[in-house]
This record gives sequence, C-alpha cells and structure tokens, in this order.
Amino acid sequence: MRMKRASKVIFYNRLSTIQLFNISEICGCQIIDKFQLILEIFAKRATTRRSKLQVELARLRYEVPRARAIVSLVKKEERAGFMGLGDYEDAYEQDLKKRISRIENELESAEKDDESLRAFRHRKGFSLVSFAGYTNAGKSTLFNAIVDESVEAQDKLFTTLVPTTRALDLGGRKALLTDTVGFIEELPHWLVDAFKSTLDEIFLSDLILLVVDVSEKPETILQKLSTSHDTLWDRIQGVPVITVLNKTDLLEASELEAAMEEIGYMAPNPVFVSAKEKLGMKELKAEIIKHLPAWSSYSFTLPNSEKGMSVLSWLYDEGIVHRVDYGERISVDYEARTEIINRIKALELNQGE
Ligand SMILES: Nc1nc2c(ncn2[C@@H]2O[C@H](COP(=O)(O)OP(=O)(O)OP(=O)(O)O)[C@@H](O)[C@H]2O)c(=O)[nH]1
Repeated sequence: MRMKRASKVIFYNRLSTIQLFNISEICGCQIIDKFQLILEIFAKRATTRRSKLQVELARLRYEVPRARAIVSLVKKEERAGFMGLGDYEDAYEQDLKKRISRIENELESAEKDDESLRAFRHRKGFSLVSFAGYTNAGKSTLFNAIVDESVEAQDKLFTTLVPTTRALDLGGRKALLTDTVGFIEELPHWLVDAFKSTLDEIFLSDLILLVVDVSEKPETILQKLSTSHDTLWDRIQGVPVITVLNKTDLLEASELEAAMEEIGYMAPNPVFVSAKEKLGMKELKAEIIKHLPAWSSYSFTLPNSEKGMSVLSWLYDEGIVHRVDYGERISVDYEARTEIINRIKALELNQGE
C-alpha cells in the first residue's frame, strides 16, 4: 500500500476496531469499511437539510462504539496518533454524544425547511422529476443523456446549487430533473433512515422515473422492482411512476419481449431505452411530458381579510402570482398546477361565490 501510495483502503466487510487499528498501522493510510464508504456517498449526495443531518447522525452513531474502543486501546498501548486522530481522549466520545443530541433536536425543525424548498420550486413554475432505482441501473448515464438532448431552462439557480439537478425545458414545460443515490441491496437497518433521507428529493417529486437494468435476470428485476415500490410507496401515493427499462442494447427483441412477459405487471408506464446508445430518448421525453402535472391559469378575487391573506400566502407557495391588486377585495391573476386551481375553485364554491 505504501508503495502504491494509496490514500485510502476500503474493505467490503465490516471491520472490528482492533482490525482497523492493526491494518491502518500496516498500510499507513486511512482504512474504511463498506458502510463508511456508503455514508461518504450519502453525505456527498444529501441535498436537503434533513438528509444532511440524517447522514451525519448515522455517521456519528457508527463512530461512538469505535471511539470508546479506540480510547481504551490508545490508553493501553499508548499509540497516540492512530488514524490521524491525535490525542484521543474520553472527551471525544462525550463530544460525539453532544453532537448526536444536537442533531436530533435540529432534525425536528428541518422537516419544515424541506417543505418550503418544494414550495420555492413550484413558485418558480417548475415540476419536479426524480430518477430512482438500484445502483448500476444506469440512472446517471440516462440523466446525462436526457440533459444532453434537451434545452436547459433559463433558470440556472438550481443547477448551480446542486450538480445532480438540472433545470430543463420539456415541451414548453419547466422541469427540474434530479438524479438520486441508488438503492443498495442488504442495507443494514441502522443505515435505512440515512438512505431514505437521501431520497427526500424523490418524496418531494411530481413524477418519478424508476430506472431498471432490463438486461438482468427477470427474477432479479422483479425483486428489485418490488423493493423499490415498497420503499417509495408509503410516501409517494398518487405520484405517477414511469418505469424506464434501460440497457435494451444488450438484449435481442425476442429476449426483451420474454422479459416483459414476466415483469410487465410490476412495471407501470414502461419505456424502453438505451441510455448508453441514446435510444428511446424521444419516447421517454414524450412519456415524461404526458405525466407532468398540468398547469393552468386562473383569475379570481379573495376577501381582503386575514383569511384572504392566508390563502394568498398559500398561493405564493404553490404557484406563480402574475398580478395582485388590493382593493375592497384582493384580485389575483394566477398560474399553478391544475390540481391547485381546482382547489381554489372549490374554495369559491364553498364560500357561495
Ligand atoms: N450496455 C449498456 N450499459 C449501460 C447503459 N446505461 C448505463 N450503462 C452502464 O451501466 C453502468 C452503470 O451506469 P450508471 O449510470 O453509473 O448507473 P447508476 O444507476 O447511476 O449507478 P449509481 O451511480 O451507482 O447509483 C455503467 O458502466 C454504464 O456505462 C445502457 O443503456 N447500455
């Protein structure tokens, strides 16, 4: 390792503290296990405040028992400086625990911030589209293929904030496309909250593209589709899902047909693509446009009262207020998802207007 000048060695299996300790002495570089690597990836990909906190929480909790064991090792063997940790004292464990409880408190208020992120995007007239699926399904390749083939929307704001999000103009509709962390098989239970939090983008979406590697064995695909639906289902009811069957270049037409006979019932709104060969992009974009929530315009008035003002603030969260005049009543020219416009109309009816 020293000769190869590795800066980090990653072990597939979980390592005990003693193993970590001894291997790092031999290799002279940082040693991490699979779970620490997963946490590093989650940390890079966490975009909402809640997900950043969840990932940090999982990392700290993973570290506490190690901190304790390392302190006793260092004390016994007087080998300070292990893993670059310097003077490793009991205070470190106390510090970890303090940070854990602070994050637990912060998490409670973070939920609200993320809801307002969604509102902010809708207010700018964007529909939110997320890529979901297991690692290696080809999400990132597909994401790049669509972005390459599409016109980027004028609004660069989101794109510059998050590298895995692009603002696109799809058939005259503005959409924010977001690539997410891939699902991982056999995720340990203590990582599930952190993992799910990296999916926050998906849970805030108007449309989900579930990407599947169709060249895998049908039983593998079925099992992955089933787990994906389970993971998403409790929080995305009513949100349309497009099943993107990727890597069609690896199959003959007859093989593809046979695969679909087995998995078709688990694959709503299927579209066949090869992200690598950029095949099926037109069909996929058409399917996305078809499922994007419709937006419409509406002009109406609200009572100029406290209640009217609170409806107005909700309107600002959900869509674009083109004009607002405060007279005896508040008169508004408004554009939003049709679902929201219908709710305004229902509100008017209820008030007998
Ligand atoms: N033959 C073929 N290979 C593809 C296609 N799309 C992606 N791949 C390959 O599949 C592998 C995984 O692709 P990624 O785009 O990194 O997959 P991902 O789902 O983003 O994976 P994670 O980032 O790990 O979640 C890469 O080697 C790609 O080159 C395709 O349409 N056909």
